[in-house]
Amino acid sequence: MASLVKYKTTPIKDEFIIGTQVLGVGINGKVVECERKSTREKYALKVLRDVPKARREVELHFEASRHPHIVRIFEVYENTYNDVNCLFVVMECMAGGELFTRIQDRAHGAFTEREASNIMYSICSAIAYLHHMNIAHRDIKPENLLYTDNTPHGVLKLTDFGFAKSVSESGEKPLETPCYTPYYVAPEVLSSKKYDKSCDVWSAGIIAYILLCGYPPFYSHHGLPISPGMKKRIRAGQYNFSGPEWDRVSEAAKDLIRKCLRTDPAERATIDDVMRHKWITHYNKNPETVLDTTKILLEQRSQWPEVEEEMEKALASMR
Ligand SMILES: c1cc2nc(N[C@H]3CCCNC3)c3c(n2n1)NCC3
Repeated sequence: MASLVKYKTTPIKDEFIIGTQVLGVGINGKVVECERKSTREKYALKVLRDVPKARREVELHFEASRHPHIVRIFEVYENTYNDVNCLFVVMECMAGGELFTRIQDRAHGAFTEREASNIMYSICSAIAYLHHMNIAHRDIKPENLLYTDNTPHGVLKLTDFGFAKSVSESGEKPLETPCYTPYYVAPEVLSSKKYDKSCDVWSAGIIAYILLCGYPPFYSHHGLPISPGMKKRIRAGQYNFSGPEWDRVSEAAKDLIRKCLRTDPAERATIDDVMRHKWITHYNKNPETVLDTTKILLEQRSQWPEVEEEMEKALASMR
């Protein structure tokens, strides 16, 4: 497919001052701060080795970056750096930090169910936009959900397309494009419909669960890395809504989470089902019940690296 990206081959240093402070490290490269010389404006710069996987990340992210809840890509430079061909991706600088850091840092801690559904509406709108473009993100997790700035007007956006995939590339069920008589086709080809998109809906379910209670639906009891029991629990979909923090949460919220976390991808909600769900469509009518999320996020702050690691492993097992 022809590339929509216009790769600049002039030296990026002609137009930008590249900062030394590393803002974050992604799967395909690191993110540093940079400043446009002509305007003094700050941007985030992702440096990638110029390999096919990096090109795919940039092309899919660039195609998607018009959406209001997906991080904007402004320019991409193709420069040689220390004799290595690199891509320099200039993005809007998400200075507001990660989703759950912002929630746990709330001063008075009054985070409500309605705010949680508002956040989910933004995330699910971005996923719907991607899925309608036949792009599966496949790495939707807390550290890839960032705010533009620290003000109340900060906008939440999805970033990091390092695992994104064009679904048509993964071979959706071939019969949708009948080019041969079906009775010759082998049964496993019929059921070869890939479920790349469905792992994005699973991620949305996990994010919603954590927003409503402050901890993930799966966790290893002794704070050890992903235990075999935990792996079994994820596969068996063994989570629950027990505990006093869930008593105040609406049935609609729990219903949506159940539909997103179905273990069998064939039974899991599609993003269109999610966008039609009343907890999402009527996000501004959901109860303004104050949740325990802020308090529990703070209490469990030390276990957060394990949560991220467990989510990463669960996603890796679905890709
Ligand atoms: C745009 C993209 C981006 N990525 C960032 N960090 C990445 C690092 C890898 C995991 N996902 C987030 C950061 C940013 N930005 N801004 N600003 C502060 C940290």
